[in-house]
Amino acid sequence: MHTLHLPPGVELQHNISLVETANGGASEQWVDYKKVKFYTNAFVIINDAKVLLGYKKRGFGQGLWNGFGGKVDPGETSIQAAQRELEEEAGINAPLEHCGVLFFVVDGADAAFNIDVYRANEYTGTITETDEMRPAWFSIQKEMLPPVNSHTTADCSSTSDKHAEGLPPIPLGQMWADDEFWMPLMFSGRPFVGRADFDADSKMLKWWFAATPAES
Ligand SMILES: CNc1ncnc2c1ncn2[C@@H]1O[C@H](COP(=O)(O)OP(=O)(O)OP(=O)(O)O)[C@@H](O)[C@H]1O
Repeated sequence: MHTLHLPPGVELQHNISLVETANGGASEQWVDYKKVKFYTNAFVIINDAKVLLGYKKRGFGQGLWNGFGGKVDPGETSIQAAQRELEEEAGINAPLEHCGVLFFVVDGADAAFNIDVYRANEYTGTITETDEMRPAWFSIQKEMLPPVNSHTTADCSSTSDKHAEGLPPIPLGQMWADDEFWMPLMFSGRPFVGRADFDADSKMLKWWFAATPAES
């Protein structure tokens, strides 16, 4: 198997096999960065039918829907930070499992973002709005659950799942532009990595994503 060329900043913790799932953008070169800061982003996904997102009311990413997360504090592990942020921003606890790593460079930000992405299939506690985030459930539309491979058809049954009845679809138009590339990988349970570079107006300049091969 040929070796994938990983963008700068994307590092693999384990020697896993990966296939490229998307790449594009008008830029030839990845943007340089000087520092890296570590973040988390956590999603609760019920019955592969609905996902909990939060509307960011202030700070970085204001006005966008996203998972719950933030900076890993000194002395904390990534999973500890993910659990703390989920509790602080949504009021809940969940058995989070690591599912991917994203690397973002935003022109003008003082450091690149290295984001550990986590998911859980259940939670405890009461979902609570905070000063920072307004949580809400969204149904996972069938476009976000891609066919396993190009010659098979997606099973669309989950969109009619009772858990998702009456919920709006995931609001991709009010989310970071990278999300459409890796969220389907998260929903289908394929560990993923990727990088995306943005200009100061949050326009995506260049991107690359990869995941473990889909099971056929
Ligand atoms: C550029 N493309 C992107 N696409 C999707 N998600 C992105 C993202 N870039 C950042 N994120 C997430 O945005 C949150 C920021 O966290 P943020 O609120 O700034 O952190 P934290 O709460 O520690 O900050 P303060 O304590 O308020 O400074 C955090 O979940 C991080 O994973």
